[in-house]
Amino acid sequence: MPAQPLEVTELSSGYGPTRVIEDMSFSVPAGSRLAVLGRNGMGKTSLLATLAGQTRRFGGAIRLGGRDIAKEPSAARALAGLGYVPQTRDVFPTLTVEENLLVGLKRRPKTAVEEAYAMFPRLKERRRNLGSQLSGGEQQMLSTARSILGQPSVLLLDEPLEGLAPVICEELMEAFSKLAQSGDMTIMLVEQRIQSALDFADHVIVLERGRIAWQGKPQALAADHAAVERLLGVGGLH
Ligand SMILES: Nc1ncnc2c1ncn2[C@@H]1O[C@H](COP(=O)(O)OP(=O)(O)OP(=O)(O)O)[C@@H](O)[C@H]1O
Repeated sequence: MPAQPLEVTELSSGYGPTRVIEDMSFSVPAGSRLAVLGRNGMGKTSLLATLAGQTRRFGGAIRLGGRDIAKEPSAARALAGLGYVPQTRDVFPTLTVEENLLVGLKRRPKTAVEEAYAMFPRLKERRRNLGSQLSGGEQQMLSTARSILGQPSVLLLDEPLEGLAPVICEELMEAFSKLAQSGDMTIMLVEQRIQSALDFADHVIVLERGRIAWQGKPQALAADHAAVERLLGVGGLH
């Protein structure tokens, strides 16, 4: 499936009676890279979870390739081309690396697993290890690779760099950049490592209490010291 655009219109969602995402509208053109930034608790994870169909939606549309999937359950959204790699790294601990990858293949032939190994050679070395035996970085690679094997047209990545050593972060960001450059995927990245996210993205939204407080090009955000300090709580970016 080629990359598809994602268009979000007046989206509101939350948990039980509580609204967490408020009236959000933005669009991500096919093949582009959107970074979602914001301080802790501002709604970044909830936004991705809402797109994936895992929160309570109060209103609004989510168009994937022009089709509104907002009322569809998670599984139908995945079939429509939405890939979601949650912050929790949903690796099956009692399955081997290879078995975890096979789960992601959907109806593709088993040989497609090699694509995951080409992207993350470390997974090939560990292919007979159990999910529970992997390091944090390897689990992140596995979780990401499994999603990618399903050939999503839009990929949602929630804090993939969390807790990882700088060298692994670089490896992962390089893999994401390659995916984005292939033109096969539209990517939405939630990340606390602001500089990595800005280096990767071609557009940025910054959330504040469930709303979009700033949006624009990464270079413009880096130059807007007041916004960076107010919305991200850091003194400055290089
Ligand atoms: N399952 C849940 N049930 C109820 N409230 C929740 C749930 N998950 C998150 N929230 C609330 O929603 C708000 C947004 O949280 P969310 O995790 O989306 O923020 P975030 O920007 O991803 O934060 P972080 O950077 O800390 O991961 C917070 O007030 C949080 O307490």
